[in-house]
Amino acid sequence: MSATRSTAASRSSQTITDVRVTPVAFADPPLLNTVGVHQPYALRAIVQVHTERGLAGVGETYADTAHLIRLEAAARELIGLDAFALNQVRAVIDERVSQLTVTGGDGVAGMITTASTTDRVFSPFEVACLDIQGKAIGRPVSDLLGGAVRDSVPFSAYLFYKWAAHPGAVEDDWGEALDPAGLVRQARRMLDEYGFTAIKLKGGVFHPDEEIAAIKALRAEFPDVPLRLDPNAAWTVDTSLRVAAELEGVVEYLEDPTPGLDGMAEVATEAKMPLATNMCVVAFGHLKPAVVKDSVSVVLSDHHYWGGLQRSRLLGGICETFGLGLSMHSNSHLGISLAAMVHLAAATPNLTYACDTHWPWKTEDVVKPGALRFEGGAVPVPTGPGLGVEIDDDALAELHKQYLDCGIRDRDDTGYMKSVDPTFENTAPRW
Ligand SMILES: O=C([O-])[C@@H](O)[C@@H](O)[C@H](O)[C@@H](O)C(=O)[O-]
Ligand SMILES: [Mg+2]
Repeated sequence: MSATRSTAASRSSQTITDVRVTPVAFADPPLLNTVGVHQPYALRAIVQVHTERGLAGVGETYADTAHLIRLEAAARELIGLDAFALNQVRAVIDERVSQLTVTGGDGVAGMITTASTTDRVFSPFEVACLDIQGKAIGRPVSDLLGGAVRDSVPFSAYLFYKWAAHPGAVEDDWGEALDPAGLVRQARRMLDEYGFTAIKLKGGVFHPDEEIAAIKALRAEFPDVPLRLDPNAAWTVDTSLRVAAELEGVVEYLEDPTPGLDGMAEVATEAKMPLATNMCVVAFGHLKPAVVKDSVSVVLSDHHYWGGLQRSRLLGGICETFGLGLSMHSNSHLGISLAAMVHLAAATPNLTYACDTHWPWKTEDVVKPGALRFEGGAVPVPTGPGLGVEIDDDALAELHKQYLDCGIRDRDDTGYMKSVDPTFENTAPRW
């Protein structure tokens, strides 16, 4: 290890001198999904990497307890490495992570549980190092990924069934959405404010007939907007086939209707629309069986668990090779993640679907405003050096304090739902 580190130092490139991991909590509305409901705060970890030449790079990831332990352990190993030596950074993290016995901490409420731990831990450090590389050579991160093939990246309006307020709190300004009319209202506001040109509904919350009715109501209200429905594997194969028949010609894809590669393959044989996933293909090892079984035709990438931006481009190449479509997944996130998603999507030629984002649901951030904006449902790709976003130190300190004060240490949509409705059971498939 010491020999490797001195090699990096002797090239006098961007030697890492300090790495900070800061957990933050930001207000999140009561969004419903099949495993429960979002807690009043969503957790993220902000990674800041500094180099001896005075450059700083940022990354963002989940902040569940076990993940934080891994991030802290990885952070200590990076001192002395070169921010350009990403293969080495990943190898060091891989080795360190394999020594840890901590389990859990995937930050996705149990919905994506088998992604590679090394890839999840490496991701925010890779993004921060790419930010540094871009600043060092005066080029945007998209240029480090092969160059932007589009000037702006389209996103979809991400609709959720939701309560009017968290229990005991005042109604938030989105209000209640528990039926088709509520979702149409929500969609109308999102399209008006952001200009989105595609709509995704997070399903798996109510009986499938209610969600079919919601999609049909959206189709009637927005006849030309591509629609997607994602119940997070809440349905059996038979139910999925029934929904697929009802929504033939209505949705551009059906996302994770049922659990597992085999179940998805069964649905895929009869469903007329493409099946997409961010649940049964979440690591490189899942790609071969998915292709062999013909389980899905669209993979949702997500640099937070596919090992950063460069490995997500590798995923894009594999999808292209095997004729799979490529879309992009999201969890509750802040501006650093959005910037990373935009650079990645800009530099991924075959990412042809509008990406997911939870952006409209958040009211707080750690980055200075202005760098990222939506125009016609798309985010113009930052053209300055690095990611193009800057940390607001006061906001970071404030959201860190909120983390310390809020008491939430792990995302637990099911536990929170049970605290409101003790009869709630997180069963999959439910219908
Ligand atoms: O934020 C949520 O509740 C979503 O359900 C999220 O956790 C999922 O990971 C995701 O958006 C998905 O597409 O499955
Ligand atoms: Mg999904």
